[in-house]
Amino acid sequence: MRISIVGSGYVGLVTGACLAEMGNDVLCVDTDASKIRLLSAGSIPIYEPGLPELVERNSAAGRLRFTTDFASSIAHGLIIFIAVGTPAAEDGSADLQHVLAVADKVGSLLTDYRVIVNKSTVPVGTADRVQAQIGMRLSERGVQTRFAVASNPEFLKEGAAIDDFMRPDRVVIGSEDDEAISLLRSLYAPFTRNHDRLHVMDVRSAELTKYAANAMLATRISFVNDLARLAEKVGADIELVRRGIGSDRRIGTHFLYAGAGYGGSCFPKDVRALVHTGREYGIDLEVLTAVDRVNHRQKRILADKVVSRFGEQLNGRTLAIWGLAFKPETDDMREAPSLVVLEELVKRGARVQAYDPIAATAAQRLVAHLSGVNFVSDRMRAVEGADALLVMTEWREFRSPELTALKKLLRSPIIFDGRNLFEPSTMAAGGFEYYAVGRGDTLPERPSELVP
Ligand SMILES: NC(=O)C1=CN([C@@H]2O[C@H](COP(=O)(O)OP(=O)(O)OC[C@H]3O[C@@H](n4cnc5c(N)ncnc54)[C@H](O)[C@@H]3O)[C@@H](O)[C@H]2O)C=CC1
Ligand SMILES: O=C(O)[C@H]1O[C@H](OP(=O)(O)OP(=O)(O)OC[C@H]2O[C@@H](n3ccc(=O)[nH]c3=O)[C@H](O)[C@@H]2O)[C@H](O)[C@@H](O)[C@@H]1O
Repeated sequence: MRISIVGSGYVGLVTGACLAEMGNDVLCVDTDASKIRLLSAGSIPIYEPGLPELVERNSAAGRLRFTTDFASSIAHGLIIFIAVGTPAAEDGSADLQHVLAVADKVGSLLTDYRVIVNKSTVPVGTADRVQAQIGMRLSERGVQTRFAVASNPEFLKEGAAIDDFMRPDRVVIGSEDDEAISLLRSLYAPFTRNHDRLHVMDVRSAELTKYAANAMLATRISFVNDLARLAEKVGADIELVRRGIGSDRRIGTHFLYAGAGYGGSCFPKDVRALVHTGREYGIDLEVLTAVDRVNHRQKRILADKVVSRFGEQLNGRTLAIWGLAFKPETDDMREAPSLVVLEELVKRGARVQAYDPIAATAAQRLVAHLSGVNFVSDRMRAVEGADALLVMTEWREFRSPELTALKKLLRSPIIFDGRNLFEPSTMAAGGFEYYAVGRGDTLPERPSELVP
């Protein structure tokens, strides 16, 4: 099938590459000319495991092409996906300017039947607005053609995006147009051979399903982070509690990891956008308001622990940070908890030695205004002469540290772990002071190793 994808970011590019892999003829369009130049030259502007191979293979086969020419992309695809950004506006609502700009262009160029499918995360009612915008432009031009607007929210996770797209838990299609539903069913058939995985519903339910999924996942994280605070106070271990409740099949083990708060381009903005939609309709979404508030506080947790250990003033202290990306296997720094911690440490006078295997360049741009942050290219160089190590992202290479080498390089053997990667008893035996999330403080087995 001929497919056009508008927006070649994380979602558009993965969607385009995966659809091309299944034999479709895909044309991706983006307003960012430098991005399109890179992609056309075979480079991938983002870090996403498996994506370069997929793009290379399908580009070589001629099934995946890139352009800045909007008119040719409208002419090309029988199905036109919208996958542009919907960032948070000042008031927390989703900023729909890019989505509506695409609708406007589609309406200015459409000549015959097309299915316009919105994949961006958008508030309930957006498909109606897209439909109206296209209709208005068509009537201004005096063009009479049928078209359908459908919703097909995306549920992929960064870092596992190809697998999520290729083997989705479900595909949601929101449409009341039989032809559009039938086209989308056949497009997704290779991905959902078990058709129970394809949920066809009305457009508004599909739009809300996307927010509901992200809100539910974010709720689990804030719930466990809130309990982690209590666990510390009452002398319980949140890791044991997590396993204890996760083994109940009604609860499950996924997305219950306590940590330094959730970041990324979606949970924070989507929770706030849903709360905003609630307000527009006079509904106070109290649980989600609290989810956002808890996460806000949680992002500071490691900085707070550093302050209670070393005091308010961190002048003369050097702190090492392992991991800057909002999660492993991505270069995405959007709303990363590490940004909050960096800001707080530098404000208090600390020097920081930061390491991330992939996201350092993106991070460097975002903290260029902070003085005293030194990015290093090796995790062991980051800890050299540092007063403590802070773990912000659970990259695999951090999981089995050489404790003896670490202890030698650190000025004092102190670890603040924002992802609960290590066993407190191992840390104590290794002579470390170890501060995790929701696990109580762990002191070295030999008291003489306590650092003033
Ligand atoms: N990043 C993720 O993991 C997921 C994101 N989403 C949603 O998908 C949407 C896109 O997100 P990302 O791919 O992360 O965004 P992104 O920011 O990585 O990419 C968006 C792309 O759209 C392009 N663009 C903007 N206006 C355009 C226009 N008028 N015409 C053509 N191209 C235009 C931008 O230049 C950019 O390349 C958002 O609504 C997001 O909430 C949904 C699921 C997962
Ligand atoms: O709409 C979106 O953009 C996407 O948002 C999330 O995907 P993503 O943001 O890529 O990453 P996640 O793996 O969900 O992690 C989000 C944040 O939650 C944190 N997290 C996750 C799980 C957990 O148990 N604890 C926890 O703190 C992670 O560290 C990370 O900061 C959802 O998982 C996807 O289904 C959705 O499509």
